[in-house]
Amino acid sequence: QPVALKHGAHRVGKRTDADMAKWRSYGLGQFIHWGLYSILEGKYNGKYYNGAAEWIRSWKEVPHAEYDSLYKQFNPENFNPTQWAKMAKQMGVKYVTFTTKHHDGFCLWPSQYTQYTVANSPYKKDIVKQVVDAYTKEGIDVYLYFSVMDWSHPDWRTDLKTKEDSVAFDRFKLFTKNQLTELLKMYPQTKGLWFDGTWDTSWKKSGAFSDSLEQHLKSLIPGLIIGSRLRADEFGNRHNDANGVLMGDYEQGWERKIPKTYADVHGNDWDCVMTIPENGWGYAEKWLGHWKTSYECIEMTTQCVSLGGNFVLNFGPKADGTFRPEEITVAKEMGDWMKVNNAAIYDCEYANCEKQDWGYFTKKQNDDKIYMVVFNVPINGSLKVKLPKNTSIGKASLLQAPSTVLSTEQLDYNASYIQLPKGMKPTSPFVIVIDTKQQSQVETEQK
Ligand SMILES: C[C@@H]1N[C@@H](c2cn(-c3ccccc3)nn2)[C@H](O)[C@@H]1O
Repeated sequence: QPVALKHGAHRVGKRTDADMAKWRSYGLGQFIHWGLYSILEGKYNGKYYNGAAEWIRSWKEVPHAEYDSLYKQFNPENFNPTQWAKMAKQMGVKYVTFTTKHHDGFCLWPSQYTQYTVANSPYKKDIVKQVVDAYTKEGIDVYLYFSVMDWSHPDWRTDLKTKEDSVAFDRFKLFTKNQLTELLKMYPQTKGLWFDGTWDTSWKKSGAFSDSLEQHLKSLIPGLIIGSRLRADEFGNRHNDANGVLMGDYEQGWERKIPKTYADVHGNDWDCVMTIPENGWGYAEKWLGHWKTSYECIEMTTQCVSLGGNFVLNFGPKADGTFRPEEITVAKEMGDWMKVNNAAIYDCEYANCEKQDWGYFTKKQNDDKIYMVVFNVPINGSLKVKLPKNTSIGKASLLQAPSTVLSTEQLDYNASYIQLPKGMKPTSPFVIVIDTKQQSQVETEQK
């Protein structure tokens, strides 16, 4: 029996408008985390912080007053937003999500609601505007990351235990609404907002406010895209309301993890946001754990698109605005691959097939074309391909060499063998395009 909700989901199922269709077509995005934490580089007084570098203010070794005065040193002389946008263009990303304000509360735009902004740093200039303009000029859509949790604000509360807490948090909610309103008015090219820092009890108790805030923001920019991290319903449920319906235009639950099967995404639109190191979004001199290679990032991109989502890879520029060599390499190598194979990523969706030994299926939206993105070739050089029910392979060819038709043999009612050309020794992931035939066609031919 559904629960009557005033501040739960206002829509069941995916958005069907053109703005959301554009979001759904992206496939690959870039996240950028840049701020005062980039100055400390994940270390303090010669000791290395073993958490995410952008969380270093929460490390007991770092006095808050000292962290909060870092803005007096923020002066990225080498910041070149055009270079950032061109690197992103070459990488093949269709959208960027940029940190306007992270948990520390420092604003990379000249907010009129606080002094704790780039306007009062030696750099002075509006960084958000430069990023929005440069990426928009390159044809890359801009989304703004905004942390509700703000460690620098005296009225921030993690819970509302006393009357005083509630009075302070009411001021904080107004401050939040004012900052978001000014962001959308100052940067009207913004296509969406990526919220973070909304897991605390204070926000879970503010479901009605989060609902009215979302509606207010969407009234400023019709079509604005906001994920499931913003809202809570009136019972404190986040992401899914008390009836299990997603609140928001897409699911934002996949942070540094990827769904295994299509069932895991519950028919929602969704994004996966990912770090190149094992963890850590802001610049760190020493990256934590394993650093993903470009092929791993290409595989993650393909995995997300094959399950109907977008893959958003994070870059953490240094305090001076330059990128570290490892990130430049990943962007370049992913871009080289995307240049040849992007047909299997852009405007693609779930092909009604799960991952197989050789790799992933993607399907072109509004078209029957199916792509097989191959990461593992068996020693015998032939791929066993299980197809959706009543579907068989009409023709299989190489995306990068369409005249190379691959021989296919029916294996059983809905599986085939695809034989790779004898001399083919792939050294990087490649794409096979298959034109499918529906079973009814096949039966007719057999008669
Ligand atoms: C997109 C990423 N989200 C931020 C984050 C994640 N978390 C977090 C909080 C509680 C449990 C696990 C992770 N805290 N902050 C990271 O700092 C980065 O901005």
